[in-house]
Amino acid sequence: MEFRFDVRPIFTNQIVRINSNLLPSTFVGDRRMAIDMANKVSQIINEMGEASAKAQGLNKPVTTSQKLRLTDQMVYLLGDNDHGRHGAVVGLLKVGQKSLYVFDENGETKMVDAPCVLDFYVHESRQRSGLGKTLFETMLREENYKPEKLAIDRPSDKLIGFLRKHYGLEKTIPQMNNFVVYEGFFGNPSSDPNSHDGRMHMTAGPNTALFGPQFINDECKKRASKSWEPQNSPTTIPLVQSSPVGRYAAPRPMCSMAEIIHSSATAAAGEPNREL
Ligand SMILES: CC(=O)SCCNC(=O)CCNC(=O)[C@H](O)C(C)(C)COP(=O)(O)OP(=O)(O)OC[C@H]1O[C@@H](n2cnc3c(N)ncnc32)[C@H](O)[C@@H]1OP(=O)(O)O
Repeated sequence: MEFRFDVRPIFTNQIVRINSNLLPSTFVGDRRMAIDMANKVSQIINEMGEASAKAQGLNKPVTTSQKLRLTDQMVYLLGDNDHGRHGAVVGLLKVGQKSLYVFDENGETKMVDAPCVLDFYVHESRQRSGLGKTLFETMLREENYKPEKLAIDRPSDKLIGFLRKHYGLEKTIPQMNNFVVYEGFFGNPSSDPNSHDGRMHMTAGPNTALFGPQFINDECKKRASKSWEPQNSPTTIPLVQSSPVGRYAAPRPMCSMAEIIHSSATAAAGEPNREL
């Protein structure tokens, strides 16, 4: 894509990384130069964002300079300084961290802070010539991301093919949202005993509605701290059980009316131990 102005000063490297200040991370210059450069980068991002949306059949762009200003996301731009008199911009890739609720391989809900691929576009005249791979590889290196750890926001068929071809990503873990995650997304759980691993106890019951989901590890820790309680005691019923049929099979909280009607001793047999 060509612009009225010369894009070559922006592309001191073939690929430049832009953050919310709309300046390439390699930028050196005074205030006036910074304002001029940010204006040009802003136009590039807006036009490339428009082109990307059009290529994906979206009503409005996912990437605009205005949105980038308000986030800590990163845009990678790929330039071609040998094109014409002013050079050209041929690719855009936007990534960033997002907090997502995702299902793991067992259908358990997890809250994760995941690196996400949010927008990706190579100009039509340059697709399928390896430029997308060059752009993606640079992003992985700069951000220190692993392909299988990325969540992909509504990938197009072309991007699905791209990820399969270059990174062998094929098997997805079904999700309820627009994000696609691949096998390998959930690596080894954290070895830090104080950190929760993101697994949530979510049910349709009132406890979740009132207090929100709870981290499973937090419950496990609470139980572990009751050292006087034998771990294999028949009355020790785990608050959270991993169930073969997923989160809907999680134990429901005891109804207080049921507690009044029935003695608490008998109720405990089939319900979670809420004393914990
Ligand atoms: C989260 C999101 O951003 S989803 C939206 C992704 N973006 C789009 O769909 C916009 C239109 N597509 C594009 O801009 C580009 O095709 C990209 C960014 C997906 C890939 O960039 P490219 O420069 O074409 O990638 P690169 O040349 O490195 O790799 C080519 C591979 O990508 C896939 N691919 C690229 N173009 C196509 C296409 N037209 N049809 C099918 N697969 C394609 C194929 O796997 C291809 O390998 P192949 O040619 O051996 O079949």
